[in-house]
Amino acid sequence: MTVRFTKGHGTQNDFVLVADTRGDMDLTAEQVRRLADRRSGIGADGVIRLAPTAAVAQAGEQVADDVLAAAPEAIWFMDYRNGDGSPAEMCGNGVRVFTAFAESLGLADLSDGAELALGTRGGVKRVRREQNGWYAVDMGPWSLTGGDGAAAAGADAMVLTAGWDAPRPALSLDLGNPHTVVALSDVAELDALDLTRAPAVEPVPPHGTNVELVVPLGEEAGPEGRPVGRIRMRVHERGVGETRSCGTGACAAALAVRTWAAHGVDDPHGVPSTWFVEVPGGEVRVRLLHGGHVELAGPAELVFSGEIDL
Ligand SMILES: N[C@@H](CCC[C@H](N)C(=O)O)C(=O)O
Repeated sequence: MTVRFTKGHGTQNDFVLVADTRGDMDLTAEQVRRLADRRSGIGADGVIRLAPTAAVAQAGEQVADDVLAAAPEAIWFMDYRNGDGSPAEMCGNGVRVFTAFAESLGLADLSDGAELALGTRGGVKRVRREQNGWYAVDMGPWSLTGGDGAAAAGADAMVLTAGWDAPRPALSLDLGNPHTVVALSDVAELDALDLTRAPAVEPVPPHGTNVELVVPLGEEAGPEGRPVGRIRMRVHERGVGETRSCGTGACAAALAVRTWAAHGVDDPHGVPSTWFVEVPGGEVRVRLLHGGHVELAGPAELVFSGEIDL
């Protein structure tokens, strides 16, 4: 089977994108691994198939039915697979790159402030383009997996990574996909971390987890004098390994740091609702929206296209 692909990335979280506009391409886990292989394939953290939401529903994915019931305009679906072939519910950087890909194919038009609604296994996502060319995604609702009790305690899990003497407390969050966030106190320690192996998480998350290691860098004055937070993050992604960025991970990291910062503060309004997240591959912005939603904004680049024989 010859497959036409485009390579793209969002802050160097890189993807192979395949347009399956008829919805009849059955990409196996083995084929995904071949596409993503950095030595014998194209090389990527993940593979994104763009397919009609109706075709994904017809193939038996109930979530695609739910997407169409909630948003009939979400006619395109992001079928996201990690580099190891496993499907994931959501990919924040992937949604932005998917949108740039859909525009390049003439399947979406975000000019004049129009937005694209697309289906994902994590539900409907809405994307608009900002004046600086960044894409802003309404990522929908998020939650602390351990509930308010975890927020009050500041942790609901323990993480042990290479080089540490003892496990450290962490907060688990659900961004459609699972995340576990650990705070470190300085950038030198973050830079020196060995993430070649997955950190161990206790209790073991039933569906695995992405692990974010984060250092709060302080606050700056933002628009209208509101504080804007800044953090730096490295991530070990479920189904991939260390990546140079993770959009859902950036949201989880910002939301965890915000939860810790708001704890025990008399006026939580003084705690930033907007955060810049520095990752090895660049920078993204995370913002709390009304209604318990979170927004992710950042760049998306398409790099080259070609054909590969699978
Ligand atoms: N890089 C993505 C997340 C991709 C999925 C993740 N590895 C998982 O298995 O949940 C992002 O930008 O959010």
